[in-house]
Amino acid sequence: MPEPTARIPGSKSLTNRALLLATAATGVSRLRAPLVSDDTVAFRAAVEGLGAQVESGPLDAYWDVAGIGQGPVGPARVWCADAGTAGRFLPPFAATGHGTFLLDGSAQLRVRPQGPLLDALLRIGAKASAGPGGDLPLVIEAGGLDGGEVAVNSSMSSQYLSGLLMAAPLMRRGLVVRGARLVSRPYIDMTLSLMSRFGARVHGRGDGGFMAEPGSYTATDVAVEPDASTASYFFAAAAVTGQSVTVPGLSTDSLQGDLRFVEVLDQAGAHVNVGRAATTVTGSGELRGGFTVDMGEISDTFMTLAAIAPLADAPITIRGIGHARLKESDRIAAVVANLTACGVRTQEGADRVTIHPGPLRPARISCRRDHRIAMAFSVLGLAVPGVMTLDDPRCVAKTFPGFHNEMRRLFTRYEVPVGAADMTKEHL
Ligand SMILES: O=C(O)C1=C[C@@H](OP(=O)(O)O)[C@@H](O)[C@H](O)C1
Ligand SMILES: C=C(OP(=O)(O)O)C(=O)O
Repeated sequence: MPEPTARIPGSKSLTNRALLLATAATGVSRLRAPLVSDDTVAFRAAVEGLGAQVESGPLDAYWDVAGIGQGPVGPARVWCADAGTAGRFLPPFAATGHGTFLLDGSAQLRVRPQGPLLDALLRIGAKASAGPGGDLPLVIEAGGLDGGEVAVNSSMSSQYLSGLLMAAPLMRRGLVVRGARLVSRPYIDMTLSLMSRFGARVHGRGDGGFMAEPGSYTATDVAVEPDASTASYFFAAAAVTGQSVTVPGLSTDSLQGDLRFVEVLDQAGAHVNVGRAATTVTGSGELRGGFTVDMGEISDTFMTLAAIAPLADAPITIRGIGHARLKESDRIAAVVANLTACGVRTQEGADRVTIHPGPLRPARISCRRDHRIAMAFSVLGLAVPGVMTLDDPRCVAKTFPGFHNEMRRLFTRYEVPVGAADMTKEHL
């Protein structure tokens, strides 16, 4: 019996928030067990370019971040790579500084919407110009921000509101900000919690908005939890294989909404225990379907459920996930296309998908450079060996470069889903 404790790397969302807040803070913050992956390495390089000094402990056990204690001083070019968190958190921070900032990202990030963030920044006095649609690349001529009161359309992403909130204490008058039609709410709670840890004074208001007082951030230590979205693949793998997987460090105190994915697995018949120190999922080997679930607040995990849904005993409908079309890929379309290629019947709506059970036929999964499509379908590949291969197994590096190795370590029958032709290219 393989050792059932999964080694899940740190949370991307916690690592990148802590990097930003530590950069804005006075003093040296220690980030313990940060995630080391494409998104966080890019974010780290970006804050170093904005003046933070970051030193790694042995084996990246921690990162020490010496902050600048204020908004950044330009000129600086900020490369956001593929990271939505960088593209949405760094512009408001840059706008609180002084000088010229050019923010840009990969072709994949450039097509992701930024317009609502730019609109809100302009309304609180930022001088900024952007590419078509208000998207990246973005040039900011920063001269500090007064702040005041603003609403940001948050129906496409919560990241605009998180970015504005984290920059708010550095604004001369602070900020009263409301996220209109907010999706992904748990990420806002994570933002507020980390801001408080770095000494900000931020309060919820009765009208659903937030008030951040002007002030400064103070360095602190942050222990980064394992990434709950990443853990979802291992929990789902437990559910479909009948094995047990424990993730230490994901507990009832978690700041990550995506841990609620285990409640969905519970609904599908797995045994779930979220404890004070760890979370364990034990599968029955069978998946119960016949339910509809709203995954709008935990949409990074909807593909994990969608990919294993064909193995259930009845259809599963996932709704509330329209904004998942605006991520690394159009994730509803990607799930439908790949399940269809596997011979699975689906029904697609603007913000929902229904997946019917049925036999699978061999297919090559088109990952669309989306780490979560690759990881979700790898779980299906584990449950039904030999059926599918991935066209881009390495794209998992956005959040978990060691994903396939960890799957192989925990599940002896896991075969890295690479076609024979790709093996010769040493794909992994
Ligand atoms: O704030 C964050 O760290 C994140 C918010 C979510 O995005 P949306 O708010 O765009 O749904 C999530 O999908 C992303 O992976 C990380
Ligand atoms: C949507 C995601 O990433 P981001 O928006 O941070 O690029 C994700 O990791 O699934």
